[in-house]
Amino acid sequence: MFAVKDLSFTYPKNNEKTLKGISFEIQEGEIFGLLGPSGVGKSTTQKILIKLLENYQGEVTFKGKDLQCYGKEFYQEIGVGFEMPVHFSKLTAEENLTFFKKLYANNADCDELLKRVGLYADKDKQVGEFSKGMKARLNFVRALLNNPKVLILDEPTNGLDPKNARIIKDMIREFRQAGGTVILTTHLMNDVDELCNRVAFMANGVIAEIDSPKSLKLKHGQRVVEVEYIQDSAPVKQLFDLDSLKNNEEFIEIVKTKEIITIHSKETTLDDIFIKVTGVDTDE
Ligand SMILES: Nc1ncnc2c1ncn2[C@@H]1O[C@H](COP(=O)(O)OP(=O)(O)OP(=O)(O)O)[C@@H](O)[C@H]1O
Repeated sequence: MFAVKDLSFTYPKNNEKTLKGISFEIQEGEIFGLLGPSGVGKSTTQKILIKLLENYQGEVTFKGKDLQCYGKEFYQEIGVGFEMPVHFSKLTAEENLTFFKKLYANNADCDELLKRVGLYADKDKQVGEFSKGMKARLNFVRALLNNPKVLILDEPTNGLDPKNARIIKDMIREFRQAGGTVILTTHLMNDVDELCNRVAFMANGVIAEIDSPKSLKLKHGQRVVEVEYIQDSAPVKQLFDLDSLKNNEEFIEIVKTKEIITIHSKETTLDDIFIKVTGVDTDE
């Protein structure tokens, strides 16, 4: 869908490049996570992909054609949900959606979407009276207004309680199942684990790692099993190599004869990988 090659970008007032030659491809029908520490250039990359920032170096193509060749028709296929929702606060939710709908040739069923995200009963309320989470849900509905083929989402579950976050994540998954492509930026590695087919970790203006979450976990994880058991009335922990487990006499003997407290394969998490490849903690 998108192919990005050697993309570099410097903001006019900055001396240093924000993007220092990044390359990646986003396949049709995948949920692609663009991850990395705050300020690394994720939103900048998204803004280039949606033609909000020009004057970049390198090549960006959409469906095989240079992005710069596209005019306004490009936006008919793209749904964008920025992190900071921009709505008309004096207008109601429905009036906001009606306004934005007029920009597009193709329209989704707004009532259905409002019902799905739990905002139908509030559709006649002024958006200025909405909570942060309600604005985030309305923002997501807005991204789907034109029945897009590509969704570009920046922190779509930010400010949402677990129930509403679940609804949005289900809708993102359903969008993909219906053939849509999603480019997702988030700091929530659990969301990434649940949703993304592939992820790119950005660090210092370049892409440090790009692969499926599963492959990254295998690559960065320890292939070991930790067994915790009772030995002489006290708990003991022991590590065993996962790949040779079935022939490991000592492991088999422990499982057969000891009281086992826990057994865990010591897979790494995306949080661990984030810290390892970007050098920054996800909480920072
Ligand atoms: N309009 C701008 N003018 C100058 N510098 C900018 C501008 N917008 C962003 N930057 C700088 O570019 C860098 C990358 O910003 P960007 O918003 O792309 O980061 P990000 O990875 O999306 O961060 P976050 O996770 O906090 O949203 C930062 O150093 C930021 O200060």
